[in-house]
Amino acid sequence: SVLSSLPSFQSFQIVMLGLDCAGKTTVLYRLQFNEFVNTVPTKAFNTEKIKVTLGNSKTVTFHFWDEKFHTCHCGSHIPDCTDGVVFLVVSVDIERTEEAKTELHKITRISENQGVPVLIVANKQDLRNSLSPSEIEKLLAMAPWHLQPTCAITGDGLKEGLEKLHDMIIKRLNAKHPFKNPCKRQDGQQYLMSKCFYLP
Ligand SMILES: Nc1nc2c(ncn2[C@@H]2O[C@H](COP(=O)(O)OP(=O)(O)OP(=O)(O)O)[C@@H](O)[C@H]2O)c(=O)[nH]1
Ligand SMILES: [Mg+2]
Repeated sequence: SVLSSLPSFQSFQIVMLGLDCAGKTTVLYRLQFNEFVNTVPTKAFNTEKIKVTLGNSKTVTFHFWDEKFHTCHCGSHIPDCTDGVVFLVVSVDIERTEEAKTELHKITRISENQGVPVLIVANKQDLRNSLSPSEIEKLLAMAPWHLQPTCAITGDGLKEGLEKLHDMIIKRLNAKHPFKNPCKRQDGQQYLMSKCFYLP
């Protein structure tokens, strides 16, 4: 159909956050190259536009921003044109879970204010002593948000997580009138056009 030829218009700005060593850059390059890429700690940020085919064979472009984690960043603000946030935690890092929880709660408070959906990713599920998703959910006390278990090395769980985030983004955009809330992003024209065609 005409509509099914349009998904290439759909592009979403995704900010990836999480403590250092959570696996943000590994996720980014796993998605981009469909293979494991060995990373070094990020100095400033990485950004990539990546086409992802979701479960219903719809191809969606995610423009990821993988930023060096700054505590101050989380206390302030998520860029206005952010469509979704991916927050990574390490599934084994009990000592750092408290720190991750504090940052995650700051982020979700801000994102709730801005109405931006958050996907929580429990990464490194391949490690022998990793906690189960429900144990991590309990530790993080993040009831309303979806928690996705993943392994960025193999890519397990990443597509499922993005599918869930995509659903949340579409729900939010469809709740808004596209022309009442124009977005001031650089590709604003395309964004407004794409908003007319968001499918449930
Ligand atoms: N076992 C295992 N290791 C992982 C996984 N994901 C990432 N790693 C490893 O964790 C280390 C840190 O990964 P990065 O992707 O660089 O982490 P980051 O969140 O980008 O870290 P910063 O750039 O410092 O903020 C690397 O050695 C990765 O290979 C995973 O799912 N399982
Ligand atoms: Mg990194």
